[in-house]
Amino acid sequence: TPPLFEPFSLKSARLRNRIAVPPMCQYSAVDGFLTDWHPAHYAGLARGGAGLVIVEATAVSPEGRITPGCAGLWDDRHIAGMAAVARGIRSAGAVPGLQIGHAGRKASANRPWEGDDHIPDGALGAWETISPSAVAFGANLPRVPREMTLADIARVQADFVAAARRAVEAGFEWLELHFAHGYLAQSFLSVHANHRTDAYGGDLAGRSRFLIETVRAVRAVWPETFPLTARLGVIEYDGRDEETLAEAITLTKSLKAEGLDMLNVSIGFSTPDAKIPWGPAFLGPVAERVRREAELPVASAWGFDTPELADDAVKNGQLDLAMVGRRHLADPHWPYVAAQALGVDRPAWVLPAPYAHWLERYRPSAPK
Ligand SMILES: Cc1cc2c(cc1C)N(C[C@H](O)[C@H](O)[C@H](O)COP(=O)(O)O)c1[nH]c(=O)[nH]c(=O)c1N2
Ligand SMILES: CC(=O)[C@H]1CCCN(Cc2ccccc2)C1
Repeated sequence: TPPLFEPFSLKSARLRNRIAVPPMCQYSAVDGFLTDWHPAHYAGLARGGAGLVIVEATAVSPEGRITPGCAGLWDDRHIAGMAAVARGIRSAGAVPGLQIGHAGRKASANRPWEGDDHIPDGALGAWETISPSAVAFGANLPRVPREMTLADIARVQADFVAAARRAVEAGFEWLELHFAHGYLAQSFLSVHANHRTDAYGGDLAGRSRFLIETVRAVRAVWPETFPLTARLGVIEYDGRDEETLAEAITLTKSLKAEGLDMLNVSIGFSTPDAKIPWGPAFLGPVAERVRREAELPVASAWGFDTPELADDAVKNGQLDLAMVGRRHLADPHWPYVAAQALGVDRPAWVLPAPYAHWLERYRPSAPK
């Protein structure tokens, strides 16, 4: 069996293979409430055969959304829609995961295909943005956020905990904290965004405090047997990669000590001046370094999107889980395509029986 199709266990989670669908915003929610779009989208992905499907970045508070179309779990009324999605993923044989986060200074923005920029300050539909310091991201997100008070910090951490409790009630079995991509948690870690001189800024310990405290608080309410993971930007491609990576690995060890079960290795996206070396599976070596030095299972994404690239990354010890995003948008049954390409025995049975039975029997050349 190709390594990509070996099962994977983490705490009580049993994944049928090493393929994960990473969280991908659908920008289709209303006031945080999911619509008919979401259950269809997620069940379709899960039926494709991935071992784990992680539901998109879900805001822990209204101002924590990136756009007005983002999902939320800041109100108990959000649970029902999320429960339907979790059931759809579980019934297709995949582990239902959820990512929760706060967009920080990248909040109050238009959808990517509607500008991908801040809704102008004071315009209808805009809201106040908050961040560790009153420092704007820049470029398409120029609004200067309000510097968070210690009360804001405590409230947002409580929001993470409340959202985690709701995720349990909704039936999720895997939780990922969004600590990457220039959002709030990443902003506490990044010197590009965090200029605080109090306990939540300054040296690495100060800039790590929010993240460590949040993992500790969420771990206390998230069931011990379910994986608690975080997606962390470990590199910014801003000319200081060695330092950033060393700090990220130190932080990862601290998060492991707080009970984190796995790290989803990603990019910081904290500054518009990054020179990102886009390319096939380009984060592989970075993920391998984190996996080896922090001694924690890792997942990663960004171009592991051919069967061979995903399989190789698992085979050569870079990743424990390969996250395949955009290819799944193009083909929700990507795992079936990968199974065929990698020579898995009876590849059709990566799909549910109603599909597999006929795909296995049907031979395009000789109709039966
Ligand atoms: C439409 C869309 C929406 C999102 C994303 C991407 C895309 C394309 N990505 C990043 C995503 O999880 C993944 O890391 C990237 O797409 C890179 O992987 P691929 O190269 O697409 O396999 C993303 N990442 C994340 O941590 N939370 C999210 O909600 C989203 N939303
Ligand atoms: C919420 C989140 O983490 C997402 C939102 C959409 C853009 N994502 C980042 C991204 C950049 C370039 C290509 C694909 C994705 C981050």
